[in-house]
Amino acid sequence: MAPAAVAAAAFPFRLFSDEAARRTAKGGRGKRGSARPVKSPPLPPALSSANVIGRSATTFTRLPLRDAAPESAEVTLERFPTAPGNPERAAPALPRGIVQRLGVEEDKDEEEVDPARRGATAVRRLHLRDTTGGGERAAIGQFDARAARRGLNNGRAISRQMVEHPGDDDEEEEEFVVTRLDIFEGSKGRKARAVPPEELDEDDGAVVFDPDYGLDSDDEEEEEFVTAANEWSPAGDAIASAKLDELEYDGEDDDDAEVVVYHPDDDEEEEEEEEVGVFEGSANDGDDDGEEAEEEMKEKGVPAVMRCFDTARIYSKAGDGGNGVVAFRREKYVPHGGPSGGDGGRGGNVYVEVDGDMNSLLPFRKSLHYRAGRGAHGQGSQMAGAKGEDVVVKVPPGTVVRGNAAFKTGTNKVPRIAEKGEKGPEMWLDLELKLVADVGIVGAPNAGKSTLLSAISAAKPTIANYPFTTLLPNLGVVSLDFDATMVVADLPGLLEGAHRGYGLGHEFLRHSERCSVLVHVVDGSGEQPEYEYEAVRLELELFSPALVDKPYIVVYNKMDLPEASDRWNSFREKLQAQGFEPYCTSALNRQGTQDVVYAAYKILQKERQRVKEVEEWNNTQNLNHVADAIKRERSSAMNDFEIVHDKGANTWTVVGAGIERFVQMTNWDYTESLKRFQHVLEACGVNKTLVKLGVKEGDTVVIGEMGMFWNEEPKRVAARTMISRDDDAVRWPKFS
Ligand SMILES: Nc1nc2c(ncn2[C@@H]2O[C@H](COP(=O)(O)OP(=O)(O)OP(=O)(O)O)[C@@H](O)[C@H]2O)c(=O)[nH]1
Ligand SMILES: [Mg+2]
Repeated sequence: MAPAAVAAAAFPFRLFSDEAARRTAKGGRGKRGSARPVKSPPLPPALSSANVIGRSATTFTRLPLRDAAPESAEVTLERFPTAPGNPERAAPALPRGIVQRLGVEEDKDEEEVDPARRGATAVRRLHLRDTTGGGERAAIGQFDARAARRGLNNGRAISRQMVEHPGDDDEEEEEFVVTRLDIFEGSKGRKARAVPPEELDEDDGAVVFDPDYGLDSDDEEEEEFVTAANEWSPAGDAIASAKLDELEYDGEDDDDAEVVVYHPDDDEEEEEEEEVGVFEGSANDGDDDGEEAEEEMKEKGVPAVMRCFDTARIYSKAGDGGNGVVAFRREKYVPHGGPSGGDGGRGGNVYVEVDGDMNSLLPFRKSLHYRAGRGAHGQGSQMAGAKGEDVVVKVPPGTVVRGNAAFKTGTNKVPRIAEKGEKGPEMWLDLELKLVADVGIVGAPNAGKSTLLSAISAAKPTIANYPFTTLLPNLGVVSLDFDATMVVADLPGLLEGAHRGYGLGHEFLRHSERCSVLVHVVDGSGEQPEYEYEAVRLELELFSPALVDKPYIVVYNKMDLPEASDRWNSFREKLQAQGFEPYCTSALNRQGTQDVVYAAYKILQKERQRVKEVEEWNNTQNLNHVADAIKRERSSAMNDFEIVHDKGANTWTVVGAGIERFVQMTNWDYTESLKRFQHVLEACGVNKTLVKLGVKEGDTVVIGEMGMFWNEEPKRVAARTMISRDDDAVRWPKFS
């Protein structure tokens, strides 16, 4: 998703420094030429949100809005007052309704605002909402801004924001985005910066994901980000939203640090409204799942719960390794103490584990970030750091895992100094559930499929006297003998038109494609059992010819009911005429069910061999390819690299997993490291290649996150000057 998509999606507001707004108000030029004067006609008593986001508004109480002319729909987020008597501390999160709108009276100048409020520090706990571009679901995040006090924070983050995108469920693009926004006190005023995932550590509990946001620029001057803030009324309506676009505080005085939200473009109103509708739906999420499901069903014909039961995408990151440490023994009576540094602890692993109790990937709709713990740093006295905590991702049987990682790591076989811990590989894993069933029970809704499964196995599917009781396939293990078992899946009911997506069952037909045997249950008490039987067969055929070709058993069920037993003979004759011998059962009373089990098993044995070849997915089930990919990356040679030349910037970028990993793992705090690094550059041919390509004195050479100046010295060709590409990076020393 491109940043523009987000912007267009819903958030036509911009956050502004108060200074900028004030300048605009005075006729000067603000940071944004489009900012409107803050001093404007008074607000209507209750600012209709139509002015803002096209919703009926009642409650702009928590985030007071001010000075917004209805036609311009310009609003201001007022800061919350500080705690009385302590102007330096932000007030605790204010309950709704406490803060009042400022500037309601006509002509009341901003400057005349109650001074008690002017010591305001910031907005705290502003709930954020955002969507992925056009996504169906919105996200909840939190905006926790605190007073920024120059000097005190010393360049540290002073504010933090997380935006989470629980994403579009079914398709395209990244599904989840979590953005952390830090606001820094810099030499030229405050800057906001969204932190890319690499810079988060395990404690952050949030993952930044969305490379397209363009957030990872190192240039603070130009830092741009698109993030959305939304406030909610107690009723759950979104009442204000904001796009934070180049949030920049340039006020000299902290008291001026204020956020102004305005509506830059009325044309966007329509689009916005749509999005707000989305928000509303999401607000109900949780307490009104049914409604949501219905909404989604209208759209796609199938509840979301079914559309995503068998696919999921999760983010996983192995823990970073702990740093090693160099130490030397210094003891009174030990004249030459040896090295005594300890190794850093291994980062935790992320495991995928099969959990037989699960039968869908639905849990991954909610939780999808799995990050293993970081290894502890080594210590002196040979004390190794503790291992990072492992994380286990539980998946149902039959889940195929595919990783789409771009590993950022390479290899390191170089003698140890004190290395930095290796970064744990991170990746998005695509999970797909492929039901591992030998036998699939198919049939019309309410025929008794689940009842049959419960009769022949220990499974306890929900059984009820209405169609579509079963929404997700249930699996049961049927044991005939200690070494004779089969897995039986009870699939959701099939309706006429299922192959075209009517009803629910078609979602599962592709799963029945993997079964070796089908058991077709017919409701004997139905009006026309033969018709029902034919209709289901037709659906199977229309969906996939491979399905009708599967061996199957017909089970005429509910024989305990007179209307069923009355018609049994005619049904049986009709099928016999087609060369078929149906079974009859009362699944409810467990009569006739064992015969069905044996018949199915007999066919299964014959089919098993053939099925092995047919089910190509069986082979892809090997999860090792994920591990293999990591291994391959890790063993990539250091001398396997490419060099890219950016003429305009006089920059040479060395790209290679091995050498980049080396850079990442080197602890530049040690002077030894630099020497070693130069040896490596020499040894693996980077220097030679650069010279061959025509590198010149003063050119920049970039490897991984490291930048250097090329420095021709007659005697030591490899001499380098380290520079830092990123002021915030800790690992680059400044050598001169
Ligand atoms: N009398 C009688 N009722 C049965 C029998 N088998 C199932 N039923 C009843 O039929 C109704 C539907 O049974 P289920 O097993 O839920 O049917 P299903 O085919 O799984 O239905 P869906 O999941 O909705 O497709 C329930 O009320 C069962 O008690 C039977 O052999 N005799
Ligand atoms: Mg059922």
